[in-house]
Amino acid sequence: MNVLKFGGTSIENGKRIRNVLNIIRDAMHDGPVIVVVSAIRKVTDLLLDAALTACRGGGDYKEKLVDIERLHTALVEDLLTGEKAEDVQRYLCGVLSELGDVLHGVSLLRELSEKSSALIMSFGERFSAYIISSYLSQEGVAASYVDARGMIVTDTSHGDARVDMEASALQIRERLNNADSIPVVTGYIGSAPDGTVTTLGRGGSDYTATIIGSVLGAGEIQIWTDVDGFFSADPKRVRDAYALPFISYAEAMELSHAGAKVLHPYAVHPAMKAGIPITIRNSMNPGAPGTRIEKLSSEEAVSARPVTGLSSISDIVLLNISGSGMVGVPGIASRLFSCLARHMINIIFISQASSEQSISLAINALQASKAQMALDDEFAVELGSRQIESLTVRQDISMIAVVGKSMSGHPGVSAHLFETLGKNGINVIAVAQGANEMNISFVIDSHDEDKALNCVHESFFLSRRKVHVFIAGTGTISSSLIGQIRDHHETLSVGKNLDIVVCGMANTRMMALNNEGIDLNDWQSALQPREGERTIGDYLARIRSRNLHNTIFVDCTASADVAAAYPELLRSNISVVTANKLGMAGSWDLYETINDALNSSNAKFLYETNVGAGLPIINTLNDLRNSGDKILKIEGVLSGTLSYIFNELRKGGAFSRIVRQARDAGFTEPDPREDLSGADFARKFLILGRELGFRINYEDIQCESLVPDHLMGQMPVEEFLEKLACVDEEYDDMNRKAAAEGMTIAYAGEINGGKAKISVKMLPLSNPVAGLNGTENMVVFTTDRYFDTPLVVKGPGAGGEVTAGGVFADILRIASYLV
Ligand SMILES: NC(=O)C1=CN([C@@H]2O[C@H](COP(=O)(O)OP(=O)(O)OC[C@H]3O[C@@H](n4cnc5c(N)ncnc54)[C@H](O)[C@@H]3O)[C@@H](O)[C@H]2O)C=CC1
Ligand SMILES: N[C@@H](CC=O)C(=O)O
Repeated sequence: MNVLKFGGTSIENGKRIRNVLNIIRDAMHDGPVIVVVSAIRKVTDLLLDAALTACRGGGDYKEKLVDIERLHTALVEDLLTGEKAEDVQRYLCGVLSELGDVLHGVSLLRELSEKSSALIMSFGERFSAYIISSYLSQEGVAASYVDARGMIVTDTSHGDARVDMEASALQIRERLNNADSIPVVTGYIGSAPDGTVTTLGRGGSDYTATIIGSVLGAGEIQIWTDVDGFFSADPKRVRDAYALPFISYAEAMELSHAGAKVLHPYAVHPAMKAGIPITIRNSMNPGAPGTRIEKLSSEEAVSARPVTGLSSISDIVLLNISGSGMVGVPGIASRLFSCLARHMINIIFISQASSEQSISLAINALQASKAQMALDDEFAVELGSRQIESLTVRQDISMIAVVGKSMSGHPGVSAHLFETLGKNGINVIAVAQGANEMNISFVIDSHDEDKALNCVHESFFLSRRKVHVFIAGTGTISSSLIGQIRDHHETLSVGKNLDIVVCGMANTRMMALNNEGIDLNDWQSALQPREGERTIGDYLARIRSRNLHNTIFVDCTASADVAAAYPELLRSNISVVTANKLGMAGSWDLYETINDALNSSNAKFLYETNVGAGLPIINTLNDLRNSGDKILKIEGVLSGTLSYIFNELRKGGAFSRIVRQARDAGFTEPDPREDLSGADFARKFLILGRELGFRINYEDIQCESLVPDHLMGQMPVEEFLEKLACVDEEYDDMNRKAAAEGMTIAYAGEINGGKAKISVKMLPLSNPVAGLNGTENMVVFTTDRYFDTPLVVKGPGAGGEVTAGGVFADILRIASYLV
């Protein structure tokens, strides 16, 4: 014999009930069947709503009653015909009038006791079981309606009753043993010894099924629902969660107690005691194997991974009772727990530090004020004498449980868990782990619940890990970067199990956001005009509110406003990769604030492309310094644009035309005057100087400008480029003169002892700088170790592809830290 329980979604409408008939028919091939049903979806909520409305007085509850009637009548009309339909309509009519009377009483008294509430809630299962048993009979499957109030004997906690297993077993055997038709039993309800109606708590029909199954020694208890099984995490919160093929009773119990709604928390116990497997099946996908909950052999229990599943409870509060006077005083904990038990307050989580100075308890948020009042009262003397210093309630808390039988004796699970949370900036407020090592529960701010579930799930369950990227700027560098991420997505995914998901892009006018990833083959179409505020602040607020795990912000703008936001991003634990120099070469204040934010956060900040585009200059400098070398001097050419201009001038051509070519090729800054004035080069030297440990500012860099003063004023870039022709002759002359003397012109600089100077230089053709081509940069490090033969880094120092490659490499460096 098997017990089949159908939840509210499985019997939501006529189509689904027809589907249930097929499932029952199939199950009958394996032997006798007992069916347990929940109320039809939404009915329990409607009943509760009607009860609460009635309690406010007046007749408004009648509207809800009409809704309830309509919903059931529609089912009868859809499923039943002839005498069967008439019989069920008569039944509905009688029972609805009974319900109407009860609601009327509640509205007159304006009082809704737990007892009346349980009575009202019991109608849902009574309706559904009656309709389904009649439908089965009509379809030739002999079935009879069984009201569980005559079988499930409980105590008098009407809303969340405890079952008297012995008394219930007697009744169940009497009513169901040797039944000659399929019993269709009302789930969720029972009755107290005084005959009043009780309910087993929300989702209690699962419990009814396992009680019946265990008493009658069922072969299997099938819980038919609307998901494919017991998932590794709540699929509504964790998109990548998947149905587990099997789990142990103990794991199912831990997970359902900690919030997994697929199974009622008490339902496992009777089945476990009787050794009967429970299967969770999807009535909308009966072909799916579902999850089998059973006693696992020791080999099965040691599954491939230590963690079996995650679950969470939202809407809880953390009660914290603390005081140095609690240390070594016996009885405080006992009074605390007894007091809460007396007030029927269920404790979800307990944590106490070994110093005994504080005890933290998580309870349902709805019981917070009742608990606070009860405890204030209980500990009034100790609070008055300051033996207990504070009794606080922290709101907006969630608890997450990480469950797995194989966690026991498996070192590193908690280290891995807390490292993952830490890297994502999730603050753990309290932790609890039982000595059976099967469940690590921790309490965090509700705001971080989804993020925590996702990053922990990914780190324990998925071989492929996600990094969420948000880009600012959609110009030259970003476009190349997006192309590179798109083209290498597959390689990274297969080779490194890394999924780089670009979730956001914004420029000054447009924006695109998509947590699942923007289609990089058509990202331009995803960009939509920005509405309202178009500031970087607005974009950042949207990124922060998404609170995705493993988030990296990528700055490909030249905007000071964006750079000014780095500290805030880092403090929000969002890592930053930037090609924009205005952060590290910004004011000393900003530079320090960025570093302070970095030190106080677990986020990373990388900016290799700030100097020499894709060339490894900052990393080389830091490797030298970190390994104990002393850098004596840095010389070189660090402007790709100016390198290009002088290299092209040597071949002949007008200065202004070459500048325009450099801009069109994507070598220049958005405003080429930044390059020609030496400002961009100076910023790079400023960054290198600061990396060397010098407290220097932009003004400390001596730098010769190539832009005539009258062209430095406010004017559009196009106009500037037009007017720049006024210097063409001067540069032509300079170039000829240099060539005649066997020299070449270069724009180069030097940092020596904290002093930095950049200028136009005449250099002999034998100088290595004269050998540079295109946008090539060259940096020469003279150090203690590289003294006779300085260390040279040389290569293209500007351009979309090389710079984007450098940015991409920084993203991958952070990704490998994060995952
Ligand atoms: N072009 C190159 O070879 C190299 C450039 N860089 C740096 O990369 C950055 C980007 O350069 P390009 O792509 O060449 O410039 P670009 O002018 O092609 O693109 C800049 C983008 O930033 C956007 N933007 C500006 N202010 C913004 C704001 N407040 N919020 C959102 N978006 C904003 C613009 O709308 C544009 O889409 C600059 O900081 C540059 O110094 C660094 C190394 C090499
Ligand atoms: N405009 C810059 C690009 C790199 O930072 C340059 O020309 O070097």
